[in-house]
Amino acid sequence: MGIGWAASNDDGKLTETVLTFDISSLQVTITYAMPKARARKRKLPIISEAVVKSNSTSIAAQSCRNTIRKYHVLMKRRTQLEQDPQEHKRDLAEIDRQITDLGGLERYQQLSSLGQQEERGGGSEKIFIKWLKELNLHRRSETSGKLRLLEVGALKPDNYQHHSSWVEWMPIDLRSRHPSITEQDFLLLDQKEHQNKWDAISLSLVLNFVPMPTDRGRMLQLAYNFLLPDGFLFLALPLPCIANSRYVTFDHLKALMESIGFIEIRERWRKNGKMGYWLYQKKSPPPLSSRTSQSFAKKVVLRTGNRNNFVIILDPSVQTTQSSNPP
Ligand SMILES: C[S@@+](CC[C@H](N)C(=O)[O-])C[C@H]1O[C@@H](n2cnc3c(N)ncnc32)[C@H](O)[C@@H]1O
Repeated sequence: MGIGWAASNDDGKLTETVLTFDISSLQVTITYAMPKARARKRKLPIISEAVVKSNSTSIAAQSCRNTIRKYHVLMKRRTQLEQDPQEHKRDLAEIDRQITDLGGLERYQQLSSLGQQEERGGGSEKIFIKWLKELNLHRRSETSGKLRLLEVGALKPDNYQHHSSWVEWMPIDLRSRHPSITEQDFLLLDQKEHQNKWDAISLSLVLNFVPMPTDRGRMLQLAYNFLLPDGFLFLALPLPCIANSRYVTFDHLKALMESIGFIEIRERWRKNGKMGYWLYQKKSPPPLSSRTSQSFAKKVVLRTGNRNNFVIILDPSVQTTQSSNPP
């Protein structure tokens, strides 16, 4: 499975596609027929069964990526049209029809869960857990209790089951695939109830799913408010979102997160890789004056050329705070 990710312009038209896939997982075997000593026939490759199998795997993987990509584009367009639903009634109905034809969120989740298994040798929670262990969080004192983790965008209910002796997690998703997964939009969580509640929050392949750049920013700002002081935010994104965006670079992401109050403590990606992973810790937000001077509330072109349009825009109306009183 690969990661399909699409960028579109402000009208929702597809401008470019980032498709990363792992051909190393396809075992391509080409068997040549050994020519008989006397026969002077041309050597013709005999395509083995493995090749046929790998070709069909590759076609299936390509189709998965295309569906995920189309879904992202349609969702972005839908969110734009929803700004004025009366005006765009017919377009919205058409977009909804196309989303249904694709199989809706259910199909998207099925394809994503295949990705979780195959793409990364398991879910990204392995990396998150490894980092938490490096920070000795599995050896918390008895008085601190288990680490309280909010898993956003959970395709499976049991991602943290192996670590249940020290992790107590709540999986949520826009669409629940299991009774133990709470069907809940993270952006609509009760702010008072969740203020300073969680030791850790996971946003693995969720931020890139969110169609509107300001909602992506709000997601990070709310995650900050929902964490306890010194709490941890795990972020996983398709690498091109950061490595090849017109509006985001690695330094920009770091500075944007710092402007919220997050300090980057771990980072993992490799050149030409598919995924990027980051671990942040909640610290005091910088003074308001420095936050406004370094504005992340608008789109700024940072690189030109053949890039994608992934962008995160902070919402100035969301106040980030470390205190237990809601802003
Ligand atoms: C690509 S899947 C990622 C699943 C998994 N976390 C992983 O790393 O493979 C994205 C999931 O995030 C969910 N999601 C997106 N926005 C969300 C939101 N605002 N609140 C809760 N779940 C959300 C989607 O419904 C989808 O199931």
